[in-house]
Amino acid sequence: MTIARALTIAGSDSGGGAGIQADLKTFTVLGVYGMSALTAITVQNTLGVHGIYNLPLEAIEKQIDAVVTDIGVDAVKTGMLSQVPIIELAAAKIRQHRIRNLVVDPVMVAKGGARLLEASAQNALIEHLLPVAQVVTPNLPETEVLIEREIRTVDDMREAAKRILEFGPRTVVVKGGHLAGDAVDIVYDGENFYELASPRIETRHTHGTGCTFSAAVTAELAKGKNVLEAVSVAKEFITCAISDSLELGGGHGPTNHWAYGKRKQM
Ligand SMILES: Nc1ncnc2c1ncn2[C@@H]1O[C@H](COP(=O)(O)OP(=O)(O)O)[C@@H](O)[C@H]1O
Ligand SMILES: Cc1ncc(COP(=O)(O)OP(=O)(O)O)c(N)n1
Repeated sequence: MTIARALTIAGSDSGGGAGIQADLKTFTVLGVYGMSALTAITVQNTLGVHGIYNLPLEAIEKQIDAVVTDIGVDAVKTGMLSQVPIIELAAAKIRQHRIRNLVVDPVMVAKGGARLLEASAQNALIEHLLPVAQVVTPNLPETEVLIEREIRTVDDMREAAKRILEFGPRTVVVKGGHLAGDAVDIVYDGENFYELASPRIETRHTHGTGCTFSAAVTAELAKGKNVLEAVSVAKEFITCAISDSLELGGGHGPTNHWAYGKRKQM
């Protein structure tokens, strides 16, 4: 039996809704063997981010090398890479290990407002990581930082996707979770635009939606799906996860990573 393998290079969310924890749960539900290279430990719950501890570069590098050279990877995603040297290291490792299936979630600020990427590191994402990405999945605030322009409409999202593609990724998914109305994501592969749309679900439990979406894309690429198939499954996965809310914690709770699997069994 062939086992699809995926690696997440990201931060830990002690609350379990975002970061490494969301990625590994998503990989598992989608039938993919998950591995992790931790970049930082965050002290986090549904009320917010209460502490950030970056890990030494050596520890990050050794985790990546250990799993890639022994177990192997079919796809990789990056999440929270909070400083320039961590971004440079991740990009160098992607090049060294010749990883083509790379999904970059350009994590910058958590929904509660805490910075997970130092402002001085934003350009490093553009310079080092986007050129080696198969797919990049910015939300609207991240998109605005990347193109230095405000986004108000779905047409603005399309224009933004075109500009981000010029930084080097092969496909751009501009996520519309922060726009009013239906949750519309725009996919652009340099030739065609595609829309992934779902009705907006009224809930405050959306912690970790971006991590979960990009992890689902990664899992499907690891299984050999093409990018369009992968983002379509990811959209279905996150829509199930948001709509079947767990109601945990006193603040912005996590999504339900089991929901997609349960729906598929019915
Ligand atoms: N309230 C919602 N209802 C339905 N889908 C949503 C909702 N919020 C976010 N999404 C979807 O979740 C995914 C993550 O989007 P977004 O929230 O923009 O990312 P992030 O968590 O990085 O800010 C996208 O597919 C988006 O359309
Ligand atoms: C450790 C860690 N990584 C990433 C995030 C951001 O996750 P995201 O999916 O964008 O969801 P919100 O935090 O914005 O709800 C995080 N919080 N922690």
